[in-house]
Amino acid sequence: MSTRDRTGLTLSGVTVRLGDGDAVVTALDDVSLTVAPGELVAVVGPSGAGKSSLLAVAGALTIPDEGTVSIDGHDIAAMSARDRAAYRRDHVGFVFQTGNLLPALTALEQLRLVTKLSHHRTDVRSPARLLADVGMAHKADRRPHQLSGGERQRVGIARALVGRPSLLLVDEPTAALDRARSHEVVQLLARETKQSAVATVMVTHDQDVLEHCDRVIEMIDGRLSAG
Ligand SMILES: Nc1ncnc2c1ncn2[C@@H]1O[C@H](COP(=O)(O)OP(=O)(O)OP(=O)(O)O)[C@@H](O)[C@H]1O
Repeated sequence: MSTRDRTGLTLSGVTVRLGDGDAVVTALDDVSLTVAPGELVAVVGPSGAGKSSLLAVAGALTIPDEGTVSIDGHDIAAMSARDRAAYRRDHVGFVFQTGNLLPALTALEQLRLVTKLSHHRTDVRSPARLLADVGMAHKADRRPHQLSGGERQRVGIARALVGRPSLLLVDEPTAALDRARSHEVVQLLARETKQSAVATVMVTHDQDVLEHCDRVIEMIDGRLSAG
């Protein structure tokens, strides 16, 4: 899909219940949210408010009990489990707290692995060029243990963008970083969000980095409010 045809992420009246029997918890309670292509939205809120559940449902890892989730107009609940997994692989990028890189692979190999897994596609980004875009070309041959926390995050962000995702979901990207590195990593996310026309949702506890985001929303008890 051309980036011009993207419409981003839409959650409409989404409710997610977890657990069973007497222990059912309403993790998301009638949540509606739109994130446009090129927009970086931060999600803040206390522990247990439903932030991880929001990422899981937005990224088609779970389907809602009520309401709809669509990515570029595709309703994820209407897909078979197999199609949903393929859709996730091709259209959603994930960035985790500490990069989640594979220890045995160099920075460049982490990105090349994605191109191998996406061999059915001709439109993926060049790993070497993308690594240069995130300022890591000079460390392409390093393995994760030879990189700093900030550098690992840069590689993790680049890896998430190889497949030109429509949606980028980011979980506490600065949890392991000092203040200066945190700003750099979120600035990079903001820049790539714009340049790649990706709809980005970032869960964070880090008040310092909110200035780089287009919008901040707060979750409390499974509900959203403007932060
Ligand atoms: N598998 C599960 N079964 C039952 N309840 C669950 C399950 N996973 C999470 N919950 C509950 O759902 C609610 C939302 O949890 P969630 O992990 O989405 O919150 P969070 O905002 O991401 O928290 P944190 O900031 O601590 O990561 C919480 O009350 C939590 O205890």
